Amino acid sequence: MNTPLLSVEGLSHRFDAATHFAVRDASFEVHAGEVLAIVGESGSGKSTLLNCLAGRIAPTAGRVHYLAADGQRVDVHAAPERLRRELARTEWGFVEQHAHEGLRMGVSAGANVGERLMGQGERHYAVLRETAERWMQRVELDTARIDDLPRHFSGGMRQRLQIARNLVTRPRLVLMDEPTSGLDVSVQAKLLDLIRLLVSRLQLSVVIVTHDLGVARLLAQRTLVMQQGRIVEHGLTDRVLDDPQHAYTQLLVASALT
Ligand SMILES: Nc1ncnc2c1ncn2[C@@H]1O[C@H](COP(=O)(O)OP(=O)(O)OP(=O)(O)O)[C@@H](O)[C@H]1O
Repeated sequence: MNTPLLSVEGLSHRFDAATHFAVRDASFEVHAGEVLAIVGESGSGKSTLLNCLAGRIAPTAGRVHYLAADGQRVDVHAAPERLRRELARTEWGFVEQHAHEGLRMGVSAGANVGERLMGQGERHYAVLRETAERWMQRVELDTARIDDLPRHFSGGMRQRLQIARNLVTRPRLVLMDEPTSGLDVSVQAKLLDLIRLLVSRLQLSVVIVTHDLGVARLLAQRTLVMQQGRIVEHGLTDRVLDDPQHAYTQLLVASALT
């Protein structure tokens, strides 16, 4: 098989002063064009693991390697901060659970989308605006609102804008932390459809954290189940959800059914 886009080896993290590990000995790979879901109940370590993958949290132990577009295999946590920032600006996307954390609330919708392009060196105002409009259309936002501030948008609209801001630079790897939770059920369903469409059209590689098994079922080829910081089960999503082997996964599946 090809070299994985992301490989995680023996990753553990314990927060300062915490008595237990938030993530313990996680090892897995993500291949190009693949969607991997990380599921588990609240506090199982999903977000900590995702933040370690993004280089935002330095793990207590273990390594994360990323295969960059230029073929370089980057040790994410040993790499200089400058390189991590550059990757975050160009090759990676991060969709936050709360859109206001992933957007700049004080600048217009169009500027939010254009900013990442500017980070890649695009300076031409007409190109920035036209690209922002195209991406607003793509995520089904009304382009007439291009000059509005995101704080005047609904939760679902903000999340669409955050997705446009992330995808405009065509990242190779997108990390998503519960992108649909906290939204109304009907808004969630439409947003999930949009994410599914974009992931398949753009052939994105995605790691998505969710406590909702339905989200994993809809989007992910493979699913990894976490309990108390450990990966207790890992496999093809249909197999994990239809024929769970670990008692904790069986419990999660049974409670989702009720
Ligand atoms: N900044 C922090 N400082 C100390 N402990 C933390 C910190 N962030 C998370 N934790 C602890 O680490 C463990 C894992 O938390 P984490 O947020 O990764 O879980 P999660 O599965 O993403 O939960 P949720 O779905 O509620 O976000 C929990 O015990 C949590 O209390």
